[in-house]
Amino acid sequence: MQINQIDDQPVILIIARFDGIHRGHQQLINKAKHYALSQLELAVWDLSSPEPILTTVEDKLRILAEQGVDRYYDHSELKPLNCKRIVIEEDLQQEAAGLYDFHDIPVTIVQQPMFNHEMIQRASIQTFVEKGQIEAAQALMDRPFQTTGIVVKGDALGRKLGFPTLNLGGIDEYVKPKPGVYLGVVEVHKETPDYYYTLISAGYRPTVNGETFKVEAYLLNFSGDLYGETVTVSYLRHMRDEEDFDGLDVLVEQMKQDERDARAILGMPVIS
Ligand SMILES: Cc1cc2nc3c(=O)[nH]c(=O)nc-3n(C[C@H](O)[C@H](O)[C@H](O)COP(=O)(O)O)c2cc1C
Ligand SMILES: Nc1ncnc2c1ncn2[C@@H]1O[C@H](COP(=O)(O)OP(=O)(O)O)[C@@H](O)[C@H]1O
Repeated sequence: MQINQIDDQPVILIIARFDGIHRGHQQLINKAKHYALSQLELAVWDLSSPEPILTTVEDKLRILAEQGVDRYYDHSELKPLNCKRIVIEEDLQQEAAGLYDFHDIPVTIVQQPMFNHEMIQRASIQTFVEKGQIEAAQALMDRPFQTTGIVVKGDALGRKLGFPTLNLGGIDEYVKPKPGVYLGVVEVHKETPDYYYTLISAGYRPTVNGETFKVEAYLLNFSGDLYGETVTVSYLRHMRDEEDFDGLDVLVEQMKQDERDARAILGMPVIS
C-alpha cells in the first residue's frame, strides 16, 4: 500500500470517512472496482478525523489492502492526482468539493446502504460498541470490533487467581466497549499468526478497586509468555456486564463460570 504518494499514476479516487471500515465502505470500493481497468490503481482519500477511533491507521491500512486498495491519502487538502474518476459517498460531496477541485473528473455518487432500515454509519457502530452490543456492531461492519495493542505488565494478580490475563497497552484512542466480559479471539502477530479463543474482560475492575479502563484477555488453551507481543483482540459475543464482587473468591467463582459458559458456546471440552 502506497501512502500519500503523489505521482502520475492514473487512479480511481474513493472519498469517504474511513473509520470502523464497514459495509458502506465495501460498497464504495466495489463500485470503484467496476471502473478499475488494469492500468488504474484504487486510491482512497480518508476524510475521517474522529476521536475516539474504531480502527487504528495500521488496522485500516491492513483491511483496505485486503479489500484491494492500492493507495491511501490522509491529507485534509489533497495535491493534484492523475485522477480518472471519483467515487464518493452522497453526503460528502460538498465537503470534498471544498477541499479538492474535481471539475473535469467524472464522479460516481454512491448512496449509503441501509441495514435494518437504518443508515450504516460509524456513529451507530460506536454506539453499539459502547452499549456492549458487539454483535450488532459486527453486523454493520461485516467484521468484528477489534483493538490492536501490545501486551504489557499488569498487577500480576491474574496468575495468583488462576486466570492469567494479558493486559493490552496502547489502546487509549479506541472507542471503549461497555465494561463487561466478552468471548473473542486473540491474534498474536507474527509471520504465521497464532489465534486463540479468549475471554475478554474490559472495564474498570471494581472488585480490585481498579481505576483506569483496561482490556485484559484470558486465553483458553494457552500457557506461555506474551509480554511485548503485538496482539489483536476481536470481540465476538457479549457474555455479561462487569460486576463489583464481594471479594476475590466470588470473582474467581464467576471467572470459572465464565470459562464454562465460553467452552459450552464453543463446544470445547470443559476443564475442571
Ligand atoms: C473472565 C474474566 C472476568 C472478569 N470479570 C470481572 C468482573 O466482573 N469484575 C471485576 O472487577 N473484575 C473482573 N475481571 C478482572 C479481574 O479483576 C482481573 O483480571 C484481575 O484483577 C487480575 O488483574 P491483572 O491481570 O492486572 O493481574 C475479570 C477477568 C476475567 C479474565
Ligand atoms: N492463558 C493465558 N492467557 C493470558 N495470558 C497468559 C496465559 N498464560 C500465560 N499468560 C502470560 O501471563 C501474563 C499475565 O499474567 P498475570 O498474572 O495476569 O500478570 P499481569 O497482569 O501482571 O501481566 C500474560 O501477559 C501472558 O504473558
